[in-house]
Amino acid sequence: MTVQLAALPPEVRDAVARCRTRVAALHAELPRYALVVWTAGNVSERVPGTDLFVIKPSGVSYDELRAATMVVCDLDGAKVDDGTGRLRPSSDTAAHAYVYRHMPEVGGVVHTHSTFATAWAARGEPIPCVLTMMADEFGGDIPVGPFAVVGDDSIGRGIVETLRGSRSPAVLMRHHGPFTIGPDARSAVKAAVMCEEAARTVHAARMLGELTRIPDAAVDALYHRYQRAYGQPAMGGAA
Ligand SMILES: O=C(CO)[C@@H](O)[C@H](O)COP(=O)(O)O
Repeated sequence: MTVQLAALPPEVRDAVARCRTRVAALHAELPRYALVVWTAGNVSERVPGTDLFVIKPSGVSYDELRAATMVVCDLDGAKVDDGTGRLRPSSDTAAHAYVYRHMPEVGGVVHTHSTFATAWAARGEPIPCVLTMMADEFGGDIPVGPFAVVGDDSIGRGIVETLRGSRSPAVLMRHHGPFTIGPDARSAVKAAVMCEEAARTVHAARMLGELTRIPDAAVDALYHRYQRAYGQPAMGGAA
């Protein structure tokens, strides 16, 4: 039976509303950072404390996205009765749902076809960790996942099988493009931005000549520093 959003407890409805607002706003970052053309990208976020997530409606232009049009799905990827009428969720809903079911630590998923990361995906080649910003954000190379056709669990399975053993929050799905994950949607969007920047810069470097990876020990040191000390302490955290 289809879940009725209006029948859920008020605290759940409030959590869904806040998530819808965040996800709608984050979609503006995709064209802002030139990660998409037309509508070729999507963002989702798990609704904390529930078995629901919020995702972009398929094919809707980014400047038309509103919190009220964000589609609410269960963890099987089925749309709930969420008040969006006939709006269908993203083409990649099954992939996002699979990640949420199999990686409980993941709170946000993003998919784009950003040019340079997608070019590396077309070649099926991992982006080598030759930059300190890659060590910071990805903890090593950006891996390649298997070729899989949209529409069932195969893309999601490829994302999980590739990222489960990796520190990277980004995977280049072969012949398709990047998918990124994070503890929330904003972190996954950041990973998508940084993935495209790494893809572009490493491509330019490789045109200039041979590349050498940063030694593993230095990658570990850079990664742990960045993940623990970059930016400002969390609210209420130690200064
Ligand atoms: O890559 C694909 C389809 O293969 C999708 O990512 C679309 O490019 C965006 O689809 P919607 O999220 O608008 O359904």
